[in-house]
Amino acid sequence: MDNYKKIIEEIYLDVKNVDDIGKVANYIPELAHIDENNFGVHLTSINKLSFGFGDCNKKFSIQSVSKILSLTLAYKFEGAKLWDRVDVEPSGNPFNSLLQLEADFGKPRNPFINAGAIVICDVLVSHLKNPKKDFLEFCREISDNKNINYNEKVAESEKISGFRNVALCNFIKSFGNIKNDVDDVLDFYFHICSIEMTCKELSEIFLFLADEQYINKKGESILTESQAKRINAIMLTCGFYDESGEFAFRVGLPGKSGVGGGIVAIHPDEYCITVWSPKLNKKGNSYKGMLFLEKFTTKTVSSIF
Ligand SMILES: NC(=O)CC[C@H](N)C(=O)O
Repeated sequence: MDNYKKIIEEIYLDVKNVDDIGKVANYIPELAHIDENNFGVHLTSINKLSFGFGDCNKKFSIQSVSKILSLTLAYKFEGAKLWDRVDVEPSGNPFNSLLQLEADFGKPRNPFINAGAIVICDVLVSHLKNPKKDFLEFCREISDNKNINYNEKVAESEKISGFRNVALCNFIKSFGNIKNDVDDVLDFYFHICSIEMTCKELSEIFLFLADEQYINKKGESILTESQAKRINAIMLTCGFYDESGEFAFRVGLPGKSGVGGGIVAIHPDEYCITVWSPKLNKKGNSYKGMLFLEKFTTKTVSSIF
């Protein structure tokens, strides 16, 4: 990995100049205010490499990338019982689709589409005394970083415009797969999506998925080896909604995107790499982020395949 820094810098400069045909998400009004030219990358490796380029130290809205964190905590609480509430199959549909839920009797296809993430939030609301506070505490603890926070403006903006998520949550509740009050579950979901982090912070917090020996400051492991394997598997097959196949095909790593323009990708046993560029392609994934990671795994020959 000695040459990674040079390769990443070259690709960064190359992709920076590419004409970006994507568009910043504006269905959550607060997200539209971002400077669309932001572009940052950061890599953190198990063998202690840590470097980034561009806007890698600017906070941004991690949106659906947070779904890995909520899944991790729910999986810790529930173990394999969790899969009775949410499946592990790619949906092949947009992230906010309602289409399959009726045929599937309210059991979402996977924890990374909105429907699945809302069920995961319901599981956490059942387990946590003070969900918003306790979840933030969990994130701060696993990354040893007190500087992780919600962006209340973004959470509020999504609350007043999140009609589809409100519909999803109510629809799932009609099948009995939401146990708590719909407003409480959605308030928690909108807050989780509003978490802000930098590329550097993101590449640090997810190192536990690359390193099976990973333990936090308190000496506790975050997930068992088998649980980490499974979360990586769901990231590979479902992390990019109806573009998950394309991401595996072009990049070849487990990963997860968010409509804030962030992407996290894991190479098990090696590194976590993150990229942020707010303009999204038609499927809601960062246009330059995908391009950067494709060039990165190609040049370094470091996909998992
Ligand atoms: N893909 C995403 O990042 C979607 C998250 C966003 N908060 C939503 O619920 O629509």
